[in-house]
Amino acid sequence: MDDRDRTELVRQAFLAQQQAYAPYSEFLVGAALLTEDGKIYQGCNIENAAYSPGNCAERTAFFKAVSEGRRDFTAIAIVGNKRGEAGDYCPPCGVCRQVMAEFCKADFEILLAKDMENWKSYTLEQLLPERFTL
Ligand SMILES: O=c1ccn([C@H]2C[C@H](O)[C@@H](CO)O2)c(=O)[nH]1
Ligand SMILES: [Zn+2]
Repeated sequence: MDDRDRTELVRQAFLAQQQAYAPYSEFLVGAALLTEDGKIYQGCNIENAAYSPGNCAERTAFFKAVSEGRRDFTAIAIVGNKRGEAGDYCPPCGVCRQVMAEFCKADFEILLAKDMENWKSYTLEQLLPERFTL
């Protein structure tokens, strides 16, 4: 993946963030998940008055894609910030890392962006070494 692809994936994550439903935490997250053939699945966090039914942006994107038959993922871009505040890097939570481990190889790319110009890139191996699998 080149930097033009990364720019587009980050842009899609910011678009996804606009749909975030987070009235309780006010923390707005967007994700954009890329498949091998270039299709992008967006996801946002979706909270709930009962709290525990809430879902992260990353898993929203994964579950949308998997439920439509996709399992061939190459990269995900993630953005997040408190409503009204500047963005900072938003690393995926442990549960989302485990979901990535279910469907992705060690070199799956995880892009964390705080704005359109500043991002950091990790592999799944870096963010979840010694992964549990069956
Ligand atoms: O990587 C993360 C971390 C948190 N959240 C969501 C869950 C909750 O709605 C809010 C605050 O934790 O942010 C995500 O979507 N992804
Ligand atoms: Zn998560």
